[in-house]
Amino acid sequence: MKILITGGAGFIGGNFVSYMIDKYPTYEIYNLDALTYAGDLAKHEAIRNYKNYHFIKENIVNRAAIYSLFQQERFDCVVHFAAESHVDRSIEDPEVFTRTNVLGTQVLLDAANDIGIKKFIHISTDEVYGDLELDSNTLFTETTPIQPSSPYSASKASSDLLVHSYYRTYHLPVNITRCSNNYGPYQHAEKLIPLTISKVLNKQKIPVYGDGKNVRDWLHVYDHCAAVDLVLHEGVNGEVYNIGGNNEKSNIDIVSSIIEMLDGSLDLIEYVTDRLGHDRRYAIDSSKISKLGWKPMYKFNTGLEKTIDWYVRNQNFFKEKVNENGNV
Ligand SMILES: Cc1cn([C@H]2C[C@H](O)[C@@H](COP(=O)(O)OP(=O)(O)O[C@H]3O[C@H](C)C(=O)[C@H](O)[C@H]3O)O2)c(=O)[nH]c1=O
Repeated sequence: MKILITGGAGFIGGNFVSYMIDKYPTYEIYNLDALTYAGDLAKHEAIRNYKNYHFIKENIVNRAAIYSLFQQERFDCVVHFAAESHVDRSIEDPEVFTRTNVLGTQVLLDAANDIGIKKFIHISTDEVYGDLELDSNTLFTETTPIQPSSPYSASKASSDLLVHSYYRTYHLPVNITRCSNNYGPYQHAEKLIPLTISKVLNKQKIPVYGDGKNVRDWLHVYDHCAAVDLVLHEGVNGEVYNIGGNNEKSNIDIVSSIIEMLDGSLDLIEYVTDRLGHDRRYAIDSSKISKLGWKPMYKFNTGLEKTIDWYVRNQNFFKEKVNENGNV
């Protein structure tokens, strides 16, 4: 089996590359990544010389290069993680989000369609559904209407629609997965959990947007990898699968827990101006993928403790990503 993993130098894609190399020594794994600010190959130092691991530095928007790669390698499957992923950046500079997330996805779909593949998995996000009321019991299901709030989530929703259209029009064997907020090793310091850990370790103020009561559903990245693996092997073509941790937490609770676990001071918390268009609550119903046999293995407290421990032991990871003032 020859699998192309796009965005394999990023956080989730990178963990997925390691997971696949570990679990399937007979598969040929191709990691394609543009190595933007969010990409980092240090995480694959241990597998760099494996015979079944191949790295290609390329941008998915480069149609000629992507076509020639597909012609040459004739992949069986594509697992597409490559994306601009940070909501705050999309508010500052939306264009690259449309270019990478929408046009880049289209290039991959065209190239995959051109050679004919067994599976194309598009890794998407629960943010395409918009947000929920804080005090409701409602969850996002796969049939919840798409109603993205940010330029980032709009670009992901657009690419989801494109992927679905290639299934309907060309019968490309696709799946779309929509995950909730991931946490775990190798996440970029711009995201809430590593950002908070880095700030506490350096005794710097932690910016909490708005009233801090926004809720996210936290999913350990290893649980996410297992879910994508399952969809790769068992997913029914054309279907969308939600993947959530069943772990709703407010931002202020997350920040306070991290401070407590690191013996820091609550005085580090600084409420700052809210994110524009800030989604209030995400909560996801994962019962469809549960029926395929998946459930999250990580209990949040244990997962968070292990994650903090990893960042404490790997503070070098922050070095190139955070300046001396603690800013990304
Ligand atoms: C960086 C930062 C964030 N926040 C708040 C904003 C959010 O309510 C929450 C998490 O923010 P973060 O930017 O880490 O993640 P989301 O905006 O929820 O989006 C993430 O999870 C989804 C599923 C994806 O699809 C995105 O790609 C991924 O970035 O903490 C703060 O209060 N302060 C901060 O400094």
